[in-house]
Parts: sequence; structure tokens; C-alpha cells
Amino acid sequence: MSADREISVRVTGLVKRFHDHVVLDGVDLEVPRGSSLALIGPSACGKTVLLKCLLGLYHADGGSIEIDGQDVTRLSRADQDEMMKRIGVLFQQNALFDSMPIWENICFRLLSEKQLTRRAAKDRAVELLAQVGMGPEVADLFPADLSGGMQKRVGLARAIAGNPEILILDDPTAGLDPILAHAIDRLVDNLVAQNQVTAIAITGEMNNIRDRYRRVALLHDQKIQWQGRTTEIDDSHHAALMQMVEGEAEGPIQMLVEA
Ligand SMILES: Nc1ncnc2c1ncn2[C@@H]1O[C@H](COP(=O)(O)OP(=O)(O)OP(=O)(O)O)[C@@H](O)[C@H]1O
Repeated sequence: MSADREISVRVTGLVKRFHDHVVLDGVDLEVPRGSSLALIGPSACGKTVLLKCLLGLYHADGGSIEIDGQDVTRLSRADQDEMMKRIGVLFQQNALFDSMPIWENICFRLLSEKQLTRRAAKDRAVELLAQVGMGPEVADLFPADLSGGMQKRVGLARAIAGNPEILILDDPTAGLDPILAHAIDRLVDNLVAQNQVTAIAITGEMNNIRDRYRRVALLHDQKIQWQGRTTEIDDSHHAALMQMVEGEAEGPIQMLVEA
């Protein structure tokens, strides 16, 4: 496999602005295939905007976003839609449809694209529920019947329903108690390890970040200021990253960049 084939997502010089508000200005990011990346940074630094650019939900004002070597910013709408089928997304609020049973929520895309009959979709939903540690009895329930942690699992089941090559997660463990958060982390970890999925997650949860992700990228001041393997992060780097994410002094950044 060539070095380039090993990069699943490559962002180069990405610019995104809203009128005269420049949110991203020269973002460079590389995520190897089958790796998990934590995207961290202070509040309102543009993490969600970056992920929405990756998903084609926001149009980039400059730079490129390559997925498997293909610049998605230059694809036709139809080709971009095709590419997006290879990406599964877990939104922060899970974005489940209240009026649909869980099985239909999980297979929503497969049903709307007529990839499966309703009967096959329900069977598939039950399989996916098992993958996220839930029983078949959940299939006929509605989102309102489930706790926040269970909804998160269902959201994850939906994100993986189309066997995505890339999984994008917006703060997957926000608001969950530590035990549930750990369970979601383990599920994502298993997906990455077993299926060579590339996972990119925004996270504000810095505790144990070195155990939870293989890579970290710090977004601040419109750019990625530091990216690397979590094994490169020693305790002082970790403390510096924590300070940055909490919006404290900028000094530690220099230490990371120069390390
Ligand atoms: N559609 C939009 N129109 C105008 N400004 C936007 C839009 N979307 C995001 N922004 C602005 O872009 C900036 C970055 O927002 P974003 O939601 O990406 O931050 P974030 O890093 O995800 O923050 P948090 O960690 O607090 O969720 C904010 O100033 C926000 O107001």
C-alpha cells in the first residue's frame, strides 16, 4: 500500500468564513486509515464547522478535502452524495426521529435509498442493535422510551448501518456518566480495530484522551496548532492541551509546537 493510500482523510489549507468572520484559515489535517482522531480545541474555535466541511454540509471557501485521495470539494453534487454514503455520522443530539420506531431510525438511510425492504431493514436493525450491546426488544420502541445513553447507542447503530469507512462523531460521550461514556468509547474502538474504520471525533472530554484515541489534533486560532499520536503526549503535553481546551493561557501551545 502506498503512503497516500494509507491516508483516509487529508485536509489542506482549508478556509471557511461566514461573511467577514473567518472561522478556519489554513487548516491542515491528516488522518490515517483505521485510526481514531480526537479533534479538540476551545469553545467556538470551529470544530463543528470543520466536521461540517468534511461532510459537505458547508462549502469550503478555499483549500481541499481529500477522502481516499479524491478532493470532495471539487466533486459534482451527485458524486459528493455518493462519497458521503461512505461516511457515518453520530450527531451530538443523536438526531433521532421521535415519530419513528428505533429500527426505522437505525435503517432510515437504507430504507430511503431503497437498499433494503422493510423486513430486511428490521432484521439489519436488530443485528446493529446487538453490535451496540442492545437486545431485539428495543427495535419496536420509540426514542422517547430510551435513556440518553441508550439513544446514543442507537445513534451509533444508525451511524454504522451503511458499513461506513469513516465515522464522524460530534462529542459522542458529552453528558454521559463515566460508565456509559466508557461503553461508547469501547464500541467506537472496536469498530475502528475490527473494520479498519477511520474515526474522527470532536471531544471536550480530555480525561483519559490518551487511552481513548490514537491521534489528537488541536484546533485553535483558525488552524490546527498541533497534531500527533497520543503516544507522543507526555503528562506535561497533556496538561498543556487541557489548558488550551479550557481556554486558558496560550503559552503552552508553543511548547507543543516546538516539541
Ligand atoms: N452557519 C453559521 N453561520 C455563521 N456563523 C457560524 C455558523 N456556524 C458556525 N458559526 C460560527 O463559527 C464559529 C465556530 O463554531 P463551531 O460550532 O464550529 O465551534 P466549536 O468549536 O464546535 O464549539 P463548541 O466546542 O463550543 O461546540 C462560532 O463563532 C460560530 O458562531
